[in-house]
Amino acid sequence: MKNYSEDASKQYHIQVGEGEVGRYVILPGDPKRCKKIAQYFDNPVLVADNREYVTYTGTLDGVKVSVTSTGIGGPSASIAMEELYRCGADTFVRIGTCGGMQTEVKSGDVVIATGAIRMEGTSKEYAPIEFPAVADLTVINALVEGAKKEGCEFHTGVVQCKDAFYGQHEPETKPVSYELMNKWEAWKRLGCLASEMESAALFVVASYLKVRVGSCFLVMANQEREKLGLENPVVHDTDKAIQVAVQAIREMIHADKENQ
Ligand SMILES: O=P(O)(O)O[C@H]1O[C@H](CO)[C@@H](O)[C@H]1O
Ligand SMILES: O=c1cc[nH]c(=O)[nH]1
Repeated sequence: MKNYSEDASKQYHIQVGEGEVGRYVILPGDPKRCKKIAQYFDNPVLVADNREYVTYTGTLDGVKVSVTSTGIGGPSASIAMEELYRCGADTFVRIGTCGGMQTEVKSGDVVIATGAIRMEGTSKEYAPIEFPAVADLTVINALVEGAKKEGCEFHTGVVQCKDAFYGQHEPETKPVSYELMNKWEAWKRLGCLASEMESAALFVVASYLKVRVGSCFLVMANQEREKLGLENPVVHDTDKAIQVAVQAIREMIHADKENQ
């Protein structure tokens, strides 16, 4: 494929070259979360900082690992995954924020996605809509193990992905409110745990690339609890979810060594 990068040894958007990332990569949405995550690595080095893509590489238990931000939404997340794959990555853990949908999914809890509803555009350019967006079982299990070790309140299940943040939060103001509100009600009745924006695209792109991916999220708040007048503080501290993601990477490093 043609490389649009001025420096042909680097991927166009992430500005990372082959071998500059580990096979294990943590994927936050927010570029500012990268430094925080890199602090859990040994000897972290800033590899690149281009557009929404910030990359650090270091080691965990002696194995090369990286963190690259994806920015918001499926389009930029799919670019990050494709380009990181070309640099040598094959195992991805997204760590993000989400909004709870079931009343038991409370602010401060962690959600681990087993699958994602494809109410976004990017995944449709990779696979017909009948194809499910599912996380890799090894990554899911590592995240569950990580959440148990970190002692956090966590939930596993389906999350919903969309492209419009304000379509989730103010659906009644949108010209297509009839569709947004009716679908949201269906997702709720189907037990969907939370809403975020990148997992569906990442899960489908990972199926296409034949790489492993999973996601975990901090629940920032829950609009359904708000509607019912239940306690619903807004929390911003992503540390616990980051620790779950880092621990999951460690679990996979050890399991992969044993399985070699
Ligand atoms: O906190 P991050 O990882 O960005 O994830 C969530 O936050 C953003 C919306 O505020 C979207 O990217 C959504 O998926
Ligand atoms: O409610 C929320 C919180 C974070 N990210 C989302 O997409 N929705």
